[in-house]
Amino acid sequence: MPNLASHAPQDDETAARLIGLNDSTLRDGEQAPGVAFTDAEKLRIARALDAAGIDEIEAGTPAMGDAEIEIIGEIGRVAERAAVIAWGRMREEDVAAALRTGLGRVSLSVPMSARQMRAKGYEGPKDVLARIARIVPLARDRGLVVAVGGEDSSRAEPDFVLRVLDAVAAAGGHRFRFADTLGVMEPFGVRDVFRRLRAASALELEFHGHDDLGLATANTLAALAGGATHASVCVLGLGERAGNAPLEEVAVALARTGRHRTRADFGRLCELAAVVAAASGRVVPADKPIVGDAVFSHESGIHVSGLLRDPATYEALEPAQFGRTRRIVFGKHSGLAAVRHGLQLLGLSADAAAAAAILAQVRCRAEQTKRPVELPALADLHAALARGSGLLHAAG
Ligand SMILES: CC(=O)SCCNC(=O)CCNC(=O)[C@H](O)C(C)(C)COP(=O)(O)OP(=O)(O)OC[C@H]1O[C@@H](n2cnc3c(N)ncnc32)[C@H](O)[C@@H]1OP(=O)(O)O
Ligand SMILES: O=C(O)CCC(=O)C(=O)O
Repeated sequence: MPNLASHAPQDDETAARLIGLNDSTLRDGEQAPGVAFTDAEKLRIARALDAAGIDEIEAGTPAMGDAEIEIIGEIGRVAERAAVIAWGRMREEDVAAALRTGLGRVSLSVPMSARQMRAKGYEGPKDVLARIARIVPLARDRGLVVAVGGEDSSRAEPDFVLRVLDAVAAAGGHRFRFADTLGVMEPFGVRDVFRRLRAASALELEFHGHDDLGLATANTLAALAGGATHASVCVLGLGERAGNAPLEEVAVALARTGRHRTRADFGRLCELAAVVAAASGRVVPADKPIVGDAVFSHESGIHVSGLLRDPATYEALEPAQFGRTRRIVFGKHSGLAAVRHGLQLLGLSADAAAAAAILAQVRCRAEQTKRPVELPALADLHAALARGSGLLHAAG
């Protein structure tokens, strides 16, 4: 039965269009303050991305030197399905460094806003266009497939972005990445921009969103709704400052809202997140969508009562899809249905007065410890009450 959360395709959208995921955990993710992956960790992450069906791996910055060139090349050799891409500035020496990795693809970045042009020694918009016209063909002539990244596109003159698209196409580039480098856009604006870019160019269009305002996932979905073909993401949203659009959120939100689909294997997202969390030394928050420890756990009495009758009453995502299981936990907000369910799992039962007494104990304990009361503790409470009152008995 359709409802307000069901997607009705709009005129300019095709239902469930396949889009490409470009993962930058090994490039922008590693730029997060204090994060430094070892070679072994990079290979582990690359293999996990590849196994999870991620289309493209942005593997790093060859201009950083020999060690990076070596490991980026190695990532290219271990990836079985994903395309592996080197990142560089729009400079001849960065093209040369990318070539030394042995990879066939490179993404070359230019500043798009006047402010960034000034800070990076560009003479102005004409200089940006001239460098694209010179460097992209040079990289192409040396056998590379070339995408162009537009850094700080969100603060660029909109007409200039269109001129860059033309320049990229004329120079033989296959894709333009619109980067919201400072994470300052909002979804409606992003969708409008992408509609305009889509109408003006046949290039592949990618969105790279930062999460400074907590809008990276929403902005990425909006870019795709506006016509983007690719989404730049990082596992757990790792990246500069507040990070990037989280891969797992984008992939699952696209599937759940029904507008687009990806090749991501949902059953592998948690393992991928665990690999990246361990390598980055970052703790995954319990309430992190999809992969957080608590996101398939339920405590509130009203929720648990509903869930026990029909899981879909309070569950948007089926935990088994992600290799997870639903957990009912007991705590300050539990109700009688949860207590009865817990006792049943333990092979115990209680009459109404006993269940209410156990519930009171559960609430009290949760308040004191500020932690959920685990299932075995219900058995202890049941036993204690049985000793005191004789109200309880084993379930028949
Ligand atoms: C928004 C982003 O994520 S951008 C990507 C950020 N990633 C990184 O910085 C990767 C790690 N970086 C590094 O290892 C180093 O910065 C290197 C190897 C790339 C360059 O190192 P250095 O030569 O020491 O330069 P430094 O880091 O001091 O400054 C950056 C230089 O790149 C230039 N630059 C920055 N962006 C661009 C660009 N898109 N096109 C051309 N040049 C650029 C700057 O103007 C500056 O040039 P300068 O040295 O002539 O002043
Ligand atoms: O130019 C690009 O490829 C994007 C660089 C980037 O990470 C950003 O702008 O946030």
